[in-house]
Amino acid sequence: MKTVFSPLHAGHADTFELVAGELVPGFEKPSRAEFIRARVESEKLGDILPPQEHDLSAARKVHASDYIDFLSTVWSQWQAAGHTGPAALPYVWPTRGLRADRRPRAIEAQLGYYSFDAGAPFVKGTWEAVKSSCDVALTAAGLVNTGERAAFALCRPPGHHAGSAFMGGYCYINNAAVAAQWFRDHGAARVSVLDIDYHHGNGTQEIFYSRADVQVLNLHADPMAEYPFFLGHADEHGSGAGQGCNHNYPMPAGTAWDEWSLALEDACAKIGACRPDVVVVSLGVDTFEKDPISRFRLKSSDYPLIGKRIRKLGLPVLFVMEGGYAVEEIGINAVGVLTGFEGR
Ligand SMILES: NCCCNCCCCCS
Ligand SMILES: [Zn+2]
Repeated sequence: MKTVFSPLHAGHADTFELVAGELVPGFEKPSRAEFIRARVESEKLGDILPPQEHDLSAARKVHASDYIDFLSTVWSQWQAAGHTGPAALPYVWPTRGLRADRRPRAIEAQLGYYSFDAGAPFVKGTWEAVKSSCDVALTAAGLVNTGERAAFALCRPPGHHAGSAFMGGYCYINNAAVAAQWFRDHGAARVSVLDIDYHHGNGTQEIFYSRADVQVLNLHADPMAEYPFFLGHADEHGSGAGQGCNHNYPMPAGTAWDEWSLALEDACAKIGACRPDVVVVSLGVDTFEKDPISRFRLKSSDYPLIGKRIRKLGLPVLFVMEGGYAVEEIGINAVGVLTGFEGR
């Protein structure tokens, strides 16, 4: 299986995040991608290719154009406002009862206008990393579309928490959603997005919620008790033409393979029934028992079984890297899904 990877991810570094009221070093760090790349090499998964550069037209198909423009100008606006701090972070949001129909000029306000949490910090190299991550996903999608059975988009930063016009949870452009739309624009009549990250892919759900041509299935921690909290319940089936095309499998803290794999089985049955032309897998491995910010209990030996089950779908697959914060084991677990898919 070929991997697409860009070293430009490394510019998105030295971030920090608010955890329990204090600023701590960001969990979504460059070493994540480096450990995965090293494992791709040591496991001899296949060639590692650089991304082809794309313009932002594919991203603008699933994200609001003003949001993409915002992302590309945050750092310059932040500096123009006289801020010299290491990162731009939102601290004010248009929550219920306030007005979001008018977008303030101040960059501090726009950071909140275009985010759902303070979990998407901007540093000098963020935009370049975000753009390259999207190019990685599009390049890998192109490999699948020209005959590869599967390909691995080693994306960083991740994307599944990014909605049509919001960032958050370490995500800025929704790489998996951009790839799904790209497949739709390049011959696929239907696409299924299977998100196996520990956290609900709220951004991906929001983007496709009213659409019948992209089925979205999420296996994740119950939002009544876990981030991102405000989307991801089992009664969210889609709206309008998309009714019946969105499936959520919220699960409790402590979930292990026995229960988790039942949800995977049901999701795979629903994908089979949908008969998509291609499957995009949002590959998060923060379901791992040693993940520092998550509370499922999958073991490293479970990840190849995930790949094996996805292979049984008998469909072309694009794997798009999402979360996973146990850095020492992230490569073993993420590449485990891929070698399992290959039947190794
Ligand atoms: N105390 C938990 C804070 C969660 N912060 C964001 C997590 C984003 C996961 C992306 S896969
Ligand atoms: Zn996650």
